[in-house]
Amino acid sequence: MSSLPEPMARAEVLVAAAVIRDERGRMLLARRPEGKHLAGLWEFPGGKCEPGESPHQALVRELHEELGIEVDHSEPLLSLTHHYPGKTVRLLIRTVDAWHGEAHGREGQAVDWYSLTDARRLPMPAADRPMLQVLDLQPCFLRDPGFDAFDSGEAFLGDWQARLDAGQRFLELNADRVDPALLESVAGRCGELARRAGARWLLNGEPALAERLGADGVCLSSGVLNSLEARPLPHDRLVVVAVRTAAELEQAGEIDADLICLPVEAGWGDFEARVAQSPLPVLASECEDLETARSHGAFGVARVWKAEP
Ligand SMILES: Nc1nc2c([nH]c(=O)n2[C@@H]2O[C@H](COP(=O)(O)OP(=O)(O)OP(=O)(O)O)[C@@H](O)[C@H]2O)c(=O)[nH]1
Ligand SMILES: [Mg+2]
Repeated sequence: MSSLPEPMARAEVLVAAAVIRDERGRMLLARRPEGKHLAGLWEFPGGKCEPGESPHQALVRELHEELGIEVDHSEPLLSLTHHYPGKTVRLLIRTVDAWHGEAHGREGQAVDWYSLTDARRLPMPAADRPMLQVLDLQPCFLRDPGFDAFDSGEAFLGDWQARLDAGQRFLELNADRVDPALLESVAGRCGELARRAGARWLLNGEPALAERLGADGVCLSSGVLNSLEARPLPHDRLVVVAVRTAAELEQAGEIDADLICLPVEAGWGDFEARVAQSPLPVLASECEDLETARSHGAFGVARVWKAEP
């Protein structure tokens, strides 16, 4: 059952913005003109949805007005809600994967193409930072059912490799109920296999242990989350938090986490309303349907993998 309150009655600006990539994977960013909110910062092009406009329609209009390009197709990528002093912005980020025309700053603003690495060094609106953390992640996070689902460490490693062979690039290793010595040896080899495949793996456990085992980040339960006052790992690692309540969503934002796992407990309508309160991109837990999850505001999906017999 949902323990989230109704969305806050505060005025919220609905903004559609675009991730547009060139053939090298660089993203088109624009510098906000003088005199506007957050002037001088680099942003994803877009703007406010007008009454009655869908996010796609708003993007078509905004990118024509701001960049002189015609959008032929866009689809949802992620959404998040950021509270600026005196202003709440709900960002609906869409991937624009078909467009024509020559992009240029029609309002006199600078526009340029940036790799994700370079974009992370640019001054950008605070709302955009969590987004930059996740844009290079595979949007399907595979969570570990726990060692007790496997006969041995070797059986677990065999399954881990099979997932990598199948193209999985974002995985979790669960430290729960695992003998520390076994965990140490298995985690070392999991990390090695993941590195070779170019995959990222997180430890579900204590942040300090994740760091010591060389994980690419940590996945926190709400119990660990509640004991934290600040982000437990530097920004070159990932901090994913599994939450259920509105208070936990807020706490995840306060410790400056990167990504939320949120269950689809009471249908997609309820899920979407919860995502609308999230300051961070969200993964729909226990879900395999990426397209549906994205159409309800999620960035991706997370599910527990089933041990091969
Ligand atoms: N387009 C865009 N807006 C963003 C981003 N991040 C972010 O916080 N915002 C905020 O979302 C709001 C978007 O409004 P906007 O100024 O682009 O709206 P607009 O194009 O319709 O301009 P206008 O109101 O002058 O007509 C601003 O408050 C802006 O600061 C982003 O990456 N792209
Ligand atoms: Mg704009």
